[in-house]
Amino acid sequence: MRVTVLDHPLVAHKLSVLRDKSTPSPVFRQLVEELVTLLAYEATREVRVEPITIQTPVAETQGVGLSRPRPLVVPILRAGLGMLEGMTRLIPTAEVGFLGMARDDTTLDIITYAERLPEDLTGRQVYVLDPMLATGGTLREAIKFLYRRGAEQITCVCLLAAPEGIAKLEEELGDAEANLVLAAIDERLDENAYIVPGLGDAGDRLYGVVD
Ligand SMILES: O=P(O)(O)OC[C@H]1O[C@H](OP(=O)(O)OP(=O)(O)O)[C@H](O)[C@@H]1O
Ligand SMILES: O=c1cc[nH]c(=O)[nH]1
Ligand SMILES: [Mg+2]
Repeated sequence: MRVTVLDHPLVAHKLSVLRDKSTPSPVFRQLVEELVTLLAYEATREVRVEPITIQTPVAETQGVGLSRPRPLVVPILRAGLGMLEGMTRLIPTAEVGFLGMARDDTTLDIITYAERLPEDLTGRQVYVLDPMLATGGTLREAIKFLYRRGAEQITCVCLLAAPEGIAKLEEELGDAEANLVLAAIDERLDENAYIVPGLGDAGDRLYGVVD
């Protein structure tokens, strides 16, 4: 797995405001979108393009267009949904599929409660959106699911990761090609498997607390 941490003062600044527990939901949502657009620029560095011929007002020239099949963006509900707008702002013609997954905060088991994706992902480049990579359980399940459907290259876009979660993904994914693009790698997980210092529960901060 190739891990890229975006080293940029604006990313660090926006992330600092996100971490602040006094930042209210509307500001939090706006900052997540802005951060994802910055991360998306790096995450799509290898998006497949093909040559096209275009006519400028002055002359004919060669350019590039996105190849088919188009890239597929997969936000992991709930919290990943807060990243969708920021990602599609950069690649508006991408297709979007959905995975609904929740971590049981006691057992840390992953429950997949919704799925709306093409049956066949053969040859597709897939961008998975989830702000938090904690134990890595959720992303591991999502990546395995997408590879089983035939995805060719998977890039995960996250805001924060714990070293424990990255290590788990690296160990369990073996040679499978996957990229991980992040705003920061934090210190560790706490006893409840929350990222430290982190930003709390991303889903709750975006959309409110659920029981
Ligand atoms: O790496 P892991 O240990 O699996 O934890 C990370 C997952 O936990 C959060 O989702 P959560 O289960 O809270 O669902 P939500 O987005 O609906 O709040 C987060 O958005 C990740 O999907
Ligand atoms: O710190 C964490 C860990 C899991 N899920 C979150 O939203 N935050
Ligand atoms: Mg949550």
